[in-house]
Amino acid sequence: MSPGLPPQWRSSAESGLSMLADTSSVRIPSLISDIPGFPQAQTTFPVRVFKLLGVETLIVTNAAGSLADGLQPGDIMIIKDHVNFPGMVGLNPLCGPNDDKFGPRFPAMSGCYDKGLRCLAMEIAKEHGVASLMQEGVYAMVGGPNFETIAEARLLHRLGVDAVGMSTAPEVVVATHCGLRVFGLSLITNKVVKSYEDKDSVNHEGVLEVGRLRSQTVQQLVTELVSRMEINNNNNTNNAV
Ligand SMILES: O=P(O)(O)O[C@H]1O[C@H](CO)[C@@H](O)[C@H]1O
Ligand SMILES: Nc1nc2[nH]cnc2c(=O)[nH]1
Repeated sequence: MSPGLPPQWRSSAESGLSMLADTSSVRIPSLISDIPGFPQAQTTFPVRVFKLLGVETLIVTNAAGSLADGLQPGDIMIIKDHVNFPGMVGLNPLCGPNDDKFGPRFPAMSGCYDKGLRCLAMEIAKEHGVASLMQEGVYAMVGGPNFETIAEARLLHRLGVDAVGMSTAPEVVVATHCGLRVFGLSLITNKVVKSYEDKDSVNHEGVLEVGRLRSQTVQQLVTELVSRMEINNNNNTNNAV
């Protein structure tokens, strides 16, 4: 159950879930914290383990739908910033008691995607002749697991979102909280349908197909980035280890 769920909702939600669990053999997802499939505590736990192991930089990748006219399926968006929609309504992995060993109660998130690494990635893309596939943009995480309605797509577009997906932000929030440097890429797998006249529709198989198509390019970019990025560039504003 989400640590952010108000106590007055928690007991009824929990008793509802246990009633369901009694009468069904299917796995019952937590109503709130499974976004879209795993609890945020579970998806972000490795980030703190990385920190404790001395990791300095977190590289995240995802598949995302594009809202920006200039981003086509197969393009690769360097994440400049994110909008954490679940986080903004309290479904945030940092909810609950703060562990000061990792970072402060109220951590800043401005500049959470490292500028130096973004520039280096673009340089590498140029050298590899794939710069035309790449541009920077803003990623938004939504709860999913359904894809967007047209009204939702239009709303996100108006809000300045370039690409939308259902992951990544929680891990980046936890990494930034504990002072890890972050770099992120979104592989654009589809255009998000924004027009009622448009007969196209997104499906997960199509998302996977574009993933397979671009996997080698993304691997090359990340491999080169890892081999060239400066080490010891950690934002060690806390005393986690
Ligand atoms: O964010 P990742 O896991 O890359 O995948 C994205 O693509 C899947 C939908 O096709 C969703 O899981 C969405 O979040
Ligand atoms: N929410 C969302 N997630 C995605 N993951 C890949 N494509 C999409 C999309 O269009 N919308």
